Formats: sequence, C-alpha cells, structure tokens
Amino acid sequence: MTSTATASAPAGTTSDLVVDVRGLSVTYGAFTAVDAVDLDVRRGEVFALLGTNGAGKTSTLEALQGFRRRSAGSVAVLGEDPMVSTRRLRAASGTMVQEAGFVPEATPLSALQLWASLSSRVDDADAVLERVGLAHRRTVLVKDLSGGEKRRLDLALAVWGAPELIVLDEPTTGLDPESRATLWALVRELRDGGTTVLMTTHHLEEAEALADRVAIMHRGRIAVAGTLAEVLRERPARITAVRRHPGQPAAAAEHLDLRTRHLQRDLLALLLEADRAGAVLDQLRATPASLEEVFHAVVRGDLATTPAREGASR
Ligand SMILES: Nc1ncnc2c1ncn2[C@@H]1O[C@H](COP(=O)(O)OP(=O)(O)OP(=O)(O)O)[C@@H](O)[C@H]1O
Repeated sequence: MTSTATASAPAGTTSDLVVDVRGLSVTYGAFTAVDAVDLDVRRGEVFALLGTNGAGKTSTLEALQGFRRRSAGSVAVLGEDPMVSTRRLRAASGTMVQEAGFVPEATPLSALQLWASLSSRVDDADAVLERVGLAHRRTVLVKDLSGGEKRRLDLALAVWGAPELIVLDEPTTGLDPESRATLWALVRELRDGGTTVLMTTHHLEEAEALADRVAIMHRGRIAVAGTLAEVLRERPARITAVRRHPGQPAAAAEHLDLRTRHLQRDLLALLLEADRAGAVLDQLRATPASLEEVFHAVVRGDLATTPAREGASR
C-alpha cells in the first residue's frame, strides 16, 4: 500500500486517509509483535485486517487507539497522534473491543445511559438499542444476556453518536448466523452513511462480504494488502475442463487443470483453440484464487517477506 498523504491534518478534516501508519512497531519486552507495519485506511471504506493467531492485529489496533505504546513508527488517526490527543480522538472514533466488561447488574439501557454521561458524543439510548437489535432486551440484566447479545451491546458503544471512524475487533466472534447477518447489514449501513470502519476478523468470508480493502498480517508484518481483486491476483487462477472430440470414447478425453495469472486471456485462448480443433470442453470451470488460498500462501511464507523476530513468543 502506498500513502497519498504525508502531512497530518486535524481531526474532522476531509483528508482521504483516516488511518495513516508508517513503520509501526510494538514490542513486548524483547518480542516484536508488530514489525514495521505500514497501513492506510481511507475515508468511507471498510478495511479488514486479517491474520493468523498472534499476528499482531490487536496490538496494531491498540496502538492506533492510543491504548498501546509503540516502539517505533508514526501513527495518525483522523490526523491525530493517538498517544498525544486521546480525548479528541475518542470523540471522533468508536471502538468495539473483544471484551467490554459491563457491570453484570446493569441492563443494556442503564449501560447506555451511563455511557451517555461519559461519552463526548451525543445519542439516544433507545435509538441505539434499536439499531443494534437489542431494543427487546433493553431491561434484561447484562449477566442474563446471551454471548451474541453482549456483542451487540459492545457494538452499541462503538456506534454511539455516529463517530467518523469505527474500530471493530473481531466483531462477529461468537455470533450466530442471524446476529452476524444483522451486524454485516449494520456495517454496510454505516459505510453507506460515510463512516470509516476498520475491523479485524478471522472469518475470510466476512472480509469478502464486507471489506473494500483487506490486509493479511502474519508474524507482525503485513504480507499482502489491497482491494480483494488486487489481493486475489497474488495467486494464480485455475481453469479445469474435460476436453474431448465428439464421438471419441470417454477414456480418450483429456483432463485439463491449468493455473494462470491471466485468466481471461488464457480462457479465451483455450476456447478458441478447442473451437478450431472441433473439440468440446466439458465441465469447464474458471475460478479465481480464493482469499483462503492467499491466506494459506501467506502462512506458508510464499507471499510474505517474513523477517527474523527478536526474542521468543510467550
Ligand atoms: N501484553 C503482552 N505481553 C507479551 N506479549 C504479548 C502481549 N500482548 C500480546 N502479546 C503477544 O504479541 C503477539 C501478537 O498478539 P496480538 O494479540 O496483537 O495478536 P492478534 O493478531 O490479535 O492475535 P489473535 O488473532 O490470536 O487474537 C502474540 O504473540 C501475543 O502473544
């Protein structure tokens, strides 16, 4: 990814880059969890940070929010350094962490009423509960909410007051398919309203369904990043077919299994050649690489420039 902005603009400006990270490193003692990461998130997009367990996604998000001190690099979120201007950033960004830790005796309504008094953003508790699909559980004790309902309450804090940037750390972990669909719809609605969403997820289909751009992180580094189409181009597409001549016995048919980085061109060449030769292509399939394949390639080290990491993992 390349940066188009070099200067930091104050929060609330129309700069194209909502998150602008250069050479970010986060270390825990001698262990480098985030290793010279560059990342940009553009205004109004959904950006999904994917990666293996322990890749450094949460540490990166924490550094972006000023929760974690960086050991190197520069970070600008809405034009501000999160280690310097925490208060202004809090007002402009909403966060859904992995465990918000509500008081068990609170209710969704009382939790949001408390949040209303703490947050610098203004919103209406009932309206927000409606948006996240918790209106019918507004007076149930938090300790009696299901796991998915608690995630919705976490989400309510993030969307409270319609912040410019929403950061969601594994938002659908533990959600049933119905709750996940509701959350996806909400993320799309937020994006359509101009909100920028930065999320982490372990679900590749979630990134495929929601993200305008993705990055795959492995061992502290970003191995690939870009739009889904750009990332998928990192791996060859596949063409399979059974090529036969009419009237030929089935045993004489030729099974084709081709890999190509030029799917359209090679598919056309194959079709034209078969046509010229009077051959039939049965069971013809042309499939671009999947995000899953790219992910596995990253883990195998086929795509990453994995540097040596200092120290040992915990
Ligand atoms: N407070 C800490 N002290 C020491 N090591 C830590 C600490 N927090 C995280 N780490 C280590 O840093 C690495 C990155 O952790 P991080 O939580 O950022 O990864 P992640 O990509 O979010 O992982 P996951 O997908 O498993 O949640 C891991 O190896 C983890 O063990």
